[in-house]
Amino acid sequence: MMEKLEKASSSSLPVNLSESLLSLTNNVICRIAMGRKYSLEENPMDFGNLLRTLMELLGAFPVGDYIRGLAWIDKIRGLDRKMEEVSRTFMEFLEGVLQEHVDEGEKKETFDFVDMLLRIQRDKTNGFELDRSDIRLIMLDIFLGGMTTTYTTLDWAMMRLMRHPECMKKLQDEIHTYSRHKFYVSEEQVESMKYLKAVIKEVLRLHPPGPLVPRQLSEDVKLKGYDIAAGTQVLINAWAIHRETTTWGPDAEEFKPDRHLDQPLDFSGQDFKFIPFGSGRRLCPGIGFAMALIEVTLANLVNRFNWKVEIRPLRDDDQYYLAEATGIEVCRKFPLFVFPSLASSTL
Ligand code: HEM
Repeated sequence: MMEKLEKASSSSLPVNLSESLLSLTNNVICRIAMGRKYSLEENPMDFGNLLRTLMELLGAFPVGDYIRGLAWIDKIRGLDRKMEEVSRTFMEFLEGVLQEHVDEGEKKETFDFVDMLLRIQRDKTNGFELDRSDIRLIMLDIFLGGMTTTYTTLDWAMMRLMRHPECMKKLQDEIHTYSRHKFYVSEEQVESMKYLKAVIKEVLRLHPPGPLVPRQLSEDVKLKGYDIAAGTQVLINAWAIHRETTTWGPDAEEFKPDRHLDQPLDFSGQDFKFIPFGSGRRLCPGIGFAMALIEVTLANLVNRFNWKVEIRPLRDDDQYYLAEATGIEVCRKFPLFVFPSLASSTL
């Protein structure tokens, strides 16, 4: 990605940064979970689009799930058919990856997440049995849980920083202070970067990629005068909680990373005013991995380049840049087209 951006910096053409970020997270997740890249270019199916469609479908309101008699509405909307099509395409892809791992067997030099699942299946040492469809579903979980969330956070972060040049400058200054190597910022170096972490927290506050955290009540609850029966499905609205003025102040809607500098809020879901990774037993298991990837990627993008967004004179700027797509994850609606130029400190 960095090479592609460096090339672009010497031309006057804009780059689709959203596409590059999706490709990066796709490659990293594939390498970790499946042992190698299954790049967007190499894959015959349009992976980015397929993921987007799946996220939209998962976020759609299935009337029939709530009012059985109206399930025909979902059929007319084509919801069931579209869901079947997308799931089939995904499952065929994952089955192909699984078969590749089985065929390679002992010849394989690397050991990845799929190999680990196959070993559990073969050795039956964990006290439970995994069949092939369980493995496919776990792979899908990692894909859906890890890829678009991480990509979405990076995409919003770059957009917010470009729309707030004062924050971009402050972040660049911090990175230049800590990075010893001109061209590359390492995982070790980002550890000391407090402002970088504050920027990411602020992005996750305003744009939690999973804005609705679902739960099913295990017992009857009385909440603010309402009786809610055990078994009811409830959605915890992290998006609204993160913008609540009574807890975040009158400027809750504004992008102000500095608000996190003095607040020791972490991601473990213990403080219910900030829950981008959920909370409790189902807390996201990918926090450490996601944060490492986001911090290093963002630090390197901001260290190496100065950024300008493409000017769109005929549109209301904020409407364009802040527009959210519909779906179970809140990603940006329109791709981010940018002009990178090499930062003078890295020349
Ligand atoms: C910025 C990045 C990410 C965000 C904001 C995020 C957010 C979330 C949220 C809100 C949940 C639901 C938690 C709950 O119900 O309490 C979740 C679950 C999950 N996440 Fe993440 N996630 C991110 C990255 C990742 C990554 C990188 C992976 C794996 C590589 C991952 C894997 C999962 C899995 C497997 C679950 C389901 C856990 C369960 O149901 O027990 N996530 N994530």
